[in-house]
Amino acid sequence: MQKSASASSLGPGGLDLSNIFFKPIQNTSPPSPTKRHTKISVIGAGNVGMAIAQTILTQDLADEIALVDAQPAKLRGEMLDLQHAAAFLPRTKIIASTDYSVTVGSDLCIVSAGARQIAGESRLNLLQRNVALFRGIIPPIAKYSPGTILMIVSNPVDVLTYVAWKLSGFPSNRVVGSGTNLDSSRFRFLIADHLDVNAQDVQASIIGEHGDSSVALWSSISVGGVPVLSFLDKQQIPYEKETLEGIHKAVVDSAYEVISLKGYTSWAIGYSAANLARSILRDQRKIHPVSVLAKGFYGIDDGDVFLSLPALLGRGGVLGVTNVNLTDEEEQRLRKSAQTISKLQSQLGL
Ligand SMILES: NC(=O)C1=CN([C@@H]2O[C@H](COP(=O)(O)OP(=O)(O)OC[C@H]3O[C@@H](n4cnc5c(N)ncnc54)[C@H](O)[C@@H]3O)[C@@H](O)[C@H]2O)C=CC1
Ligand SMILES: CC(=O)C(=O)O
Repeated sequence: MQKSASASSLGPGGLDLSNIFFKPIQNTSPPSPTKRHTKISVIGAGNVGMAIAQTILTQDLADEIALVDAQPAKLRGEMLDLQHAAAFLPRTKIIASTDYSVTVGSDLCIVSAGARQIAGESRLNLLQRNVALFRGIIPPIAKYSPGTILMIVSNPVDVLTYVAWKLSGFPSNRVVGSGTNLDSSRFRFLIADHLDVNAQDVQASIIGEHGDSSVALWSSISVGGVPVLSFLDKQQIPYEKETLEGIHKAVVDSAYEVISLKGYTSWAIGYSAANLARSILRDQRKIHPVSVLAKGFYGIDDGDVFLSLPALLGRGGVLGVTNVNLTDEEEQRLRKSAQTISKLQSQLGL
């Protein structure tokens, strides 16, 4: 199924046309060693994996995209469908196989394979099924791309990021979960909608579990650089804590609502994962709420728990965790979220 480089230059009937259409220039120097070839692999060509792949393609983030899935026919169909958009996209080699050798030499491997929730089901309910799949997914990725950065998207994303870290043997800076980067976008959208401003001007984060115990950082929200809660206090504008709780609840309920309406979520996570891929591969050193090894930060001491904290991302993966001022209540909620995840992790025996 993999489209090899030579096959791509063969015309109809297997005729090699490359030297007929183009007379090669003699004595060319080899490409500059500073120009890197960027390869991203996406494991799981379902709703989420394909939304991620297509966003990466349209944003010109990779020279090569490798897709892996357990269903060969669906996988080939998805590969061909994307390849057929070549005339409208930046030039990117798209290959696909059920065999992990197709991922060899990846800079970034994004894992979105596995079971997804049905309406009303929690993310944590997927754990046993997806841990079993990860045992067959993570070791071959690590074998073929020992220097890659692993980005986990499959749910429950925090615990599966821990599982991927354990199964890969990679240092923790090279294993990251998409975490609450998506929840934070939903949060920013709802606040922006409330204030009728652009969501990109709303600085707001959700941290902790990507799921029901997530923590909204109200104390550090700003809009266009103006800290919102202290602005309201200074102006003596009253606000109800319930209103704030209501917005956070709407974020938590977002995925359940979309799943009950269309069966799955895909577009927002596609953009979220591509946004993280850009920060990592282009060494943007941007801060994202993503799932990282949280031990030692914000008083979290629940073993090797992974959950979302504001992390600095660059070409080396997770470069650091930002020290945001949390209120006592926010810190308490974060620790509770850590305990929820830690309890699940400890049952895995990894
Ligand atoms: N972290 C986040 O923010 C989000 C996570 N998700 C999660 O992403 C995952 C995928 O969701 P969808 O794409 O909607 O599901 P889907 O059912 O459309 O796709 C899953 C794909 O995984 C493939 N697969 C299953 N086992 C495999 C294996 N061993 N090796 C390779 N491929 C395998 C299936 O063939 C299928 O194509 C779910 O766990 C879902 O909960 C979904 C949305 C957001
Ligand atoms: C499904 C999921 O995790 C989400 O859309 O947030």
